[in-house]
Amino acid sequence: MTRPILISPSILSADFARLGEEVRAIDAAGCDWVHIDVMDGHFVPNITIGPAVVKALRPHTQKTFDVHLMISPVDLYLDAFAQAGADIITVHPEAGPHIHRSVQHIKSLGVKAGVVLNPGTPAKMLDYLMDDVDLILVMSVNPGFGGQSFIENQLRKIEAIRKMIDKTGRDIHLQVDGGIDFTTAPKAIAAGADVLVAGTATFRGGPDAYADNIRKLRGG
Ligand SMILES: O=C(CO)[C@@H](O)[C@H](O)COP(=O)(O)O
Ligand SMILES: [Co+2]
Repeated sequence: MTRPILISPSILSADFARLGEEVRAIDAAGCDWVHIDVMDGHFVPNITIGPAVVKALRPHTQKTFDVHLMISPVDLYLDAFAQAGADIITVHPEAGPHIHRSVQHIKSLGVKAGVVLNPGTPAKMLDYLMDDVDLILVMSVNPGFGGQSFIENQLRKIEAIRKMIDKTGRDIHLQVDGGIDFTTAPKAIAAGADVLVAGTATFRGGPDAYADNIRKLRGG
């Protein structure tokens, strides 16, 4: 079955001094979503941005804001990210404490809910969330930094989750994040992913290269 492939550039690899411009540039270059990595220096060993930056970026594009929260605790901040303009909020069960509650909370805010699994977390973790999630994200690197190498054995997890999704008959996106480039993107797509997050591979070469990079990641 062929499904449209969506590209969600991670702005972690953008020029942070010119973030608004960078978001407009990837929009013009044909990205589908904008992936925003939120890190707290506690759940992951890096600190990035908060809801104020998401709010400041919101007027720069109408594309879907795909917000990946790598923070613990997470529930305290869900309202703020929804109000800042997130369209999809994705949370880690590993960040605890209550993943089912977090998913319900996100949905109650009128925002799409995603669940993301670290490389060491089995697909089985999703069993009792399949009825509620709008997106499942497979981390193909350990979270915290851009520019890491793709962990090949996550392809098996993508294949397994693709089967789980198809079994539900629900319209659930299967996203992959970490080390996605022109070599690994086709593998992730073949395994069943339909949304590719790419930071390094989108922003490499500067604004003149963005459109080409996005087209190639999509397989065009
Ligand atoms: O969530 C994360 C890292 O924790 C990612 O979104 C990365 O920022 C992707 O970067 P590349 O591997 O594409 O450079
Ligand atoms: Co991410």
